[in-house]
Amino acid sequence: MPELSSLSVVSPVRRALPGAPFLAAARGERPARVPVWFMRQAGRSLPEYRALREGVPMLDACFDPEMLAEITLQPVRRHGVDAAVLFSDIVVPLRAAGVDVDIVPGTGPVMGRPVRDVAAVRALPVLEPEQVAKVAEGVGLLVERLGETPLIGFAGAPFTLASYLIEGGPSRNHEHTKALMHSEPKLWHELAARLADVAATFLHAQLAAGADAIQLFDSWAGALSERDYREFVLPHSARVLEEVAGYGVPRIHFGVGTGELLVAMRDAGADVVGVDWRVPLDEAVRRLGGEAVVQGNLDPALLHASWPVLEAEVRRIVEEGRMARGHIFNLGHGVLPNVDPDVLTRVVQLVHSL
Ligand SMILES: Cc1c2[nH]c(c1CCC(=O)O)Cc1[nH]c(c(CCC(=O)O)c1C)Cc1[nH]c(c(CCC(=O)O)c1C)Cc1[nH]c(c(C)c1CCC(=O)O)C2
Repeated sequence: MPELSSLSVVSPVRRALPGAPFLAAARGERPARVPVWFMRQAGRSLPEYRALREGVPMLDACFDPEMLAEITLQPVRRHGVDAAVLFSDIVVPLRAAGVDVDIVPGTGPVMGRPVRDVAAVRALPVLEPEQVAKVAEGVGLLVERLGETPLIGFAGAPFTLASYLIEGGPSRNHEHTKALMHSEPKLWHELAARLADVAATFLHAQLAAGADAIQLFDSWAGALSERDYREFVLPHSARVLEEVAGYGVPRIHFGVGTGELLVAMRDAGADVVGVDWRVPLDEAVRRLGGEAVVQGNLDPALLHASWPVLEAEVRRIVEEGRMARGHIFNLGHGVLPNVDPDVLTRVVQLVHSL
């Protein structure tokens, strides 16, 4: 196992991007306009994505530098968003390490077999940096092609990754995960620590190749109580965020249903806290003590509402975001596959006009 400390911070010739509103807002400055990007902006909402992916399995696309670069660029060209997010997936580093996982369209990650005992945990392979070299190569292509648009790299956080491994696939209640967490805490912490290593190694690869920011997705953390989050999850997510602090780039930490966890997720080491649609941004800022940089938080479902309804929501969110030290406009979760992409473009134009 490569000692994570051996993955020393390799500061590449990172693009300066002095005028990038996304980076300015992430640093808590007030750029001339509110920056906007969308989680899952690349994907099935775009006809050009569907055309390019025709007949190409998802995970094959994630290890093809030219393809992952092109898919990442598609929403930037189409919508004029203020940041690109690497087209990848949270299970990419697991697949790269040799874990038997696939992505089933319309379902998500499915494991060959669940990980529920000490033998399975200890059989998990270590991720070697060279196993994600193709992803790093894609990042390199993007850094050349993105011009002034920052690139956000990402990884899945230990809890969300652990849930897929332990449950064997997507789960509504994470019952096996929570049962193991509480019944076998030593085994839980061993698994979570291994997954923190995987996430950190994956982020190192993206940052060393030139990514300008990162987002740690703990999408399913909202299933936890604050007590359980702080005891079983925070230390491992904190280690991931600490591991990449040396690059000096903004670190965004996001989960769904995390209204009760916002302070804890910030305490894990986030520079920017992602907020889902359930907590108004001004209330999130209050809970975070008033001096926070926040990202969000339009309800993705409202992209299907009439324009007057959607326009009013966007205006409300931008207004609430003015209470924060910095605000990056986003959805409160990812773009849904059957959204009209022209609506996303119109939202970008509206946010930029406010
Ligand atoms: C929980 C999670 C996963 N993967 C990810 C998360 C955290 C983000 C979130 O919470 O939405 C990370 C992820 N995965 C993907 C993105 C988009 C990146 C980008 O916009 O460039 C992101 C940010 C590509 C993808 N990852 C996946 C798709 C759909 C696969 C396809 O296009 O056929 C995409 C575009 C597959 C996937 N992968 C996962 C799920 C639940 C699914 C099913 C999604 C669905 O089918 O609606 C696991």
